[in-house]
Amino acid sequence: MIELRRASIIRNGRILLYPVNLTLECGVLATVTGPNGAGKTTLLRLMAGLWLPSEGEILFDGRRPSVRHRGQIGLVLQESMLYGRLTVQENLRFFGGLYRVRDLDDRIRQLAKELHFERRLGDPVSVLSKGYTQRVTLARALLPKPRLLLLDEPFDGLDPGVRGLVKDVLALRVAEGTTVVVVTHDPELMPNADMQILVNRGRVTVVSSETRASRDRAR
Ligand SMILES: Nc1ncnc2c1ncn2[C@@H]1O[C@H](COP(=O)(O)OP(=O)(O)OP(=O)(O)O)[C@@H](O)[C@H]1O
Repeated sequence: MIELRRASIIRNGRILLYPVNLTLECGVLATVTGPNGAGKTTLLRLMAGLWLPSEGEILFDGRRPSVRHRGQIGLVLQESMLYGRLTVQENLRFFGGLYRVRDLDDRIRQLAKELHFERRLGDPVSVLSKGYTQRVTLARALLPKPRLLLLDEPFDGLDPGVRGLVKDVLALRVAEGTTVVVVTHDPELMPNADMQILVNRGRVTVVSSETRASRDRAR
């Protein structure tokens, strides 16, 4: 689904990410861990196509990323990228419109129900707690039904109940074939991950990998 071939990121002469080879198939759940400043968010930006590789290349379905891929990649960074003055519904309509999501209002209602924020659709985003803002941000990324979902610390600041809800939502997407990559300080939160990606001082190591098929066999 996504393949990094000796892809690196260099900024102002500094190597933020050393050349990395990495392949993620459809329906894979991967965690990304490492100390602060290691390059985890940089790796997400690279996978999202936000930053082009300085060297090497990145391929989606065997092709260079293009505008066509935008709706296929959902990205949740630590900043929400929502408009504080607009209501939750207005925000989701705006982003859904950008991706030409079909039956947009139905889709918004569906996601609001799934992520338990139906009652907050009419509230401005600026009055939402962190937990609600995180869920709306996740809904924004899920609107176009992305095939690759990239999340930077999606459990940060969530109480255990909401954390469980978000985990369930992600598990469902993986089961449906979405490739999900989660940056987290606490990989224990995702014990079912197929792959653990460790980043340290810009160097990426895949510390464990298991195909879904072999996991299914073990059940
Ligand atoms: N736009 C940028 N230009 C130049 N350097 C950057 C830029 N963004 C981040 N960096 C640097 O790249 C390195 C990796 O940053 P990154 O945000 O990827 O780390 P991280 O592992 O996600 O950290 P954290 O756990 O604190 O979020 C850091 O040294 C950071 O200062």
